[in-house]
Amino acid sequence: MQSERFPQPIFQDPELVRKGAYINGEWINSAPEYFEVTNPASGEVIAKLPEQPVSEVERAIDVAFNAFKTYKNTPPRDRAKWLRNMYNLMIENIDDLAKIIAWENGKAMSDAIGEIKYAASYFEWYAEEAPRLYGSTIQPSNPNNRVITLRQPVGVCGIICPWNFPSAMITRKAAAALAAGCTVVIKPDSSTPLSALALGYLAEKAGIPKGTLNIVLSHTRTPEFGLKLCESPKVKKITFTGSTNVGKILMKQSASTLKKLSLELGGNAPLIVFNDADLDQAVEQAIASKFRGLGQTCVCCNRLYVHSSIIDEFAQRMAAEVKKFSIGYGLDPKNTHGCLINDKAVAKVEHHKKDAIERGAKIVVDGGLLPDLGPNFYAPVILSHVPHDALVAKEETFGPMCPIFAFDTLEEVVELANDSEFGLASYVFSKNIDTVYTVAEALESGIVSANTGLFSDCSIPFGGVKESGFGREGSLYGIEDYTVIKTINIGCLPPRI
Ligand SMILES: NC(=O)c1ccc[n+]([C@@H]2O[C@H](COP(=O)([O-])OP(=O)(O)OC[C@H]3O[C@@H](n4cnc5c(N)ncnc54)[C@H](O)[C@@H]3O)[C@@H](O)[C@H]2O)c1
Ligand SMILES: O=CCCC(=O)O
Repeated sequence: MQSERFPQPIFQDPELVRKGAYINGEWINSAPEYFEVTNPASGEVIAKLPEQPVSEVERAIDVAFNAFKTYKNTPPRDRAKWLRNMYNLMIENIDDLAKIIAWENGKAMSDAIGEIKYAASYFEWYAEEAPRLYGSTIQPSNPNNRVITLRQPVGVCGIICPWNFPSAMITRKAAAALAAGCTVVIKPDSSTPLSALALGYLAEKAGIPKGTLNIVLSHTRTPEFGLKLCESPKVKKITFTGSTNVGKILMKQSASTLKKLSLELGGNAPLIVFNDADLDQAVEQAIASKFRGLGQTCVCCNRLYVHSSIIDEFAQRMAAEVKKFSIGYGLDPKNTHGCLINDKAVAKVEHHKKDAIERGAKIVVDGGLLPDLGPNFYAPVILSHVPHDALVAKEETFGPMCPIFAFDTLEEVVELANDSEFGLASYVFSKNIDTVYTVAEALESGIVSANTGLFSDCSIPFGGVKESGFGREGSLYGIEDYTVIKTINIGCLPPRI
């Protein structure tokens, strides 16, 4: 199960590596069939987990439904305590949890440690928000009536997550849901389920009541699991992070029960550099945005628009920076960047690279496959003067290709940036506040980041517009998505004295 080049991690607490689903506080390690989890760096099998039948999702939904009857009435201070315990436990086990991510996802340890801090911060944040769910009082037209509103937990939530942040995409949803008083059924990605299961193990230790947080497992039956979660009348909300295509399927499937939905979908983030930007800063931040997780984040800049007067210098400086990368096994802490998740991810980068070059893009750094390291290792590609009809202008690459397009005017670049069906994140670099503000207002995206390539934080509202989805995670707004407003009207009161 391990090789010398890709050694298995050594854990301080090996119990964190679970080998089963987690339903009603019990671990289900056996099933008629199993699926394999592989290390993307080596292709070696690192775990065999139960390929659960759909009946187990039904059971998990029933368990969460019953648990909701009592969990919804738990004092918010108790929920805050359990969430705070989760935060503390994640930080206590940060090295082990990060190793699990690097092992199953392939990202570098520095990124994995960053992810665990980020993932844990949602528990800390929502521990603080749990006691702060406020309603309102309203003056109705009828003077004999009084109206108050309550924010109540929506009910059982189905949580479906991708592989690129195997811990943080779960905690961003689960922490808010649990804080509001909802119970959850989590379906992690089958490439990276070990991080989710480690959270189940910590939830037990944190004292989160049985049946409140459940994790189901499947590789081949994922669409059936999704269908069951969407169609079950006992599930009141689906919260999904992943591609726009799958988001649309889940939305259609949820129509029969009119479920509340949060969809955090694909992006195609533009990053705009004006000629009055601080170039050192713009390069440093563009590198941080583009190559975080080797380009596999939904907010990585995918299209870089650089003013034509500085495009060549910018491209050369970007090239100098990527040459400093150390690409290799994620678990080796000396490496700054790991590998891509699988061969499909590699093929997509190759396809976008070939397409842009065939259409006339200039090669600045050729990059490409690194077969000596392993099948999914890929060195950064930098292309400049990319034509605006290249595929990458329309589609998310989700990998280490950095295409740089030239522009001349503010109006032109805003039009180019907005010419996309996606609208998750955008970036603007300029030292002129008028430019920054005008462009930030005009960009069609849920998040605009000015003069920095990294903005993710539990305190900010995270989410998109257009086909990047809807709903906001994190921040003061994130918990609202797991609640419904109830209006209580008290009528026929005697006249006021
Ligand atoms: N907006 C955000 O916050 C955000 C965050 C991370 C990733 N993403 C997006 O996710 C995509 C990359 O992730 P991916 O390739 O794994 O996306 P994906 O949509 O293929 O898969 C996401 C998850 O959905 C599951 N899934 C697939 N088909 C399903 C179905 N019919 N029913 C239920 N579940 C199903 C997958 O197994 C996976 O766990 C990119 O487009 C990226 O931009 C968005
Ligand atoms: O990949 C999407 C999530 C990235 C983030 O939360 O910063």
